[in-house]
Amino acid sequence: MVDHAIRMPTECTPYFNTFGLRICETGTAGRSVFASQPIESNTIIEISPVLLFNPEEYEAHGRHTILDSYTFVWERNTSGNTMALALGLGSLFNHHPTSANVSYELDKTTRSIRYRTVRQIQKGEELCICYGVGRMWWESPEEERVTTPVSETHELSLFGNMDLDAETVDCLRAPVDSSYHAPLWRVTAAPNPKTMPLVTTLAWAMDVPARSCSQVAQSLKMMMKNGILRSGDLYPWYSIRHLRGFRKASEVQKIPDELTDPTSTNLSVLLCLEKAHSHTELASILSTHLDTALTESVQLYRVRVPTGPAPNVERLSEWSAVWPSVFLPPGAGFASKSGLPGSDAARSVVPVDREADSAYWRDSALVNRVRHNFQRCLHTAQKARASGELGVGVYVTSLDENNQGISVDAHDTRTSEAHPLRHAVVNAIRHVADIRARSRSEQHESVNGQDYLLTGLDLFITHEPCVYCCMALIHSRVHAVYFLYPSPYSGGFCGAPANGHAQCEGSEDGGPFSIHEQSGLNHKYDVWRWIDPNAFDRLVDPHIALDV
Ligand SMILES: C[S@@+](CC[C@H](N)C(=O)[O-])C[C@H]1O[C@@H](n2cnc3c(N)ncnc32)[C@H](O)[C@@H]1O
Repeated sequence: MVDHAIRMPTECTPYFNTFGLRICETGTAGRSVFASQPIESNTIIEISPVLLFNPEEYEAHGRHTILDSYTFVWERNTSGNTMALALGLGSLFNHHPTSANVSYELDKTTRSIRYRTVRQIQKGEELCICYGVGRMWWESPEEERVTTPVSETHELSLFGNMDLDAETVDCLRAPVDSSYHAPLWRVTAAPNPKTMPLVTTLAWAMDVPARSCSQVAQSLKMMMKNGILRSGDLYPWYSIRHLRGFRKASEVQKIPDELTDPTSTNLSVLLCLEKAHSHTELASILSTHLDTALTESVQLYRVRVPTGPAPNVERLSEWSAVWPSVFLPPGAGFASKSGLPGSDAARSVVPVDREADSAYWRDSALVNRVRHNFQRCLHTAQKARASGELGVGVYVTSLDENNQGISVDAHDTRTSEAHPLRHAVVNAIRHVADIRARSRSEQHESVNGQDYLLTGLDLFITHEPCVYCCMALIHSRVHAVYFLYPSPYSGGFCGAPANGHAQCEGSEDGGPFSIHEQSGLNHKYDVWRWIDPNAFDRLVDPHIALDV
């Protein structure tokens, strides 16, 4: 996998391009395109003319050559597909499955393909497009992601390798609606149902005659209920509740030889995940607790199954191709009974809906209010910096019309107060608390939890807050947080480096902390990042270490 390397490699092929794009060796993924200077978001950086191959010509020749790694479907026809090869830089963009920073549009009238940045690009960054979802042809099958449109089409030898057809490719995380780019991006670790990779694991199964399947199901259910068979409710570790119990044995591929027995009339019954019991353990459990008269023989084998539920109904068939699955909306029967937090794939968070988010930010009045509030934070930060403080500014209000009389500016005062905890966010919370405490004592109101510090209020800040401040915001019950600059090594939303990279760079999703949406804490809030901070005057240093 290619990460967005920020340092441009030294071994580069000369290439002349208005935006200073370079073709350089990556070391692991062949050559790729790199930016030798910063590039604005939404910039067309390359228009590549394409060379077209008719279906017969491609079938007979092209697909048997190296071209097959460079061509993509240009037009689908019932008789076969017209394939295209991008000239110019087009064929040198590498693939990034989750956070491509370049999108593309096919222009059939001019027989060309346009490449456009989907976010601000830094000097030295690798520019990647997304070839499609799922395992790519150069990735080994051992990698856990399995059969998806791209690998399927490749394996079935129907199309060439890169399937850039706009209808099938949808794995860019940034908004790709070419007519509208929402300026705000929800920072979340919630899976994107459209692009979430299908992850699989191994499970134990055995064949039973179709006539005894209901009795076998009853017996297995009892074993699970009595804790003899580790399965069912132990979510997410051993749960197979998102999977159907039976499949026609003739459709089952037994691991490791992946053989099927197309003549079998039996059913294959799913027993438990492979990690739940060893072969010996499971064989002993079944021979003790299962009426062996129900089965011809207890012969266990492994099958591949999806590790978690399908993210939406549309993708259920993809999941069911691996093992018949059910679709359960988040929270429907998937909560952990033990109360222990689930793994990422298993978290019962509502999957992010990027289209709905984008539609929300089409309201220009709302965007202008956000812009105005950021401007205010920047001026506060600038003033703070001029007086010798850290240049971090905060503004607390409410984005909807009712700001409850709260309009509070605050900045960092760690320097002047010689106090390590006087962060801008904490100072803002203190100011709001003072105002609310005063108004309560004037009105003799009681506090019942409905009016708790920042309840119903939004906090705007120049820099992504640190972990300490993100926690303070949970405690204060803030409604939403908006920030301009990510804090790659100290932020509490997405700034903690994962695999050596700050997750928030380039408006990617929440990183390992994602403090605002941790299950188990008593409050969650929305976090929005303004995608292109260059839309504002740079009044402060965007790179400040904010941690304590
Ligand atoms: C369209 S070409 C891209 C340019 C290519 N890297 C080169 O040096 O000519 C597609 C090929 O690049 C490689 N490639 C692209 N993205 C990759 C990735 N994320 N990881 C590894 N290899 C990748 C694969 O070998 C693939 O067949």
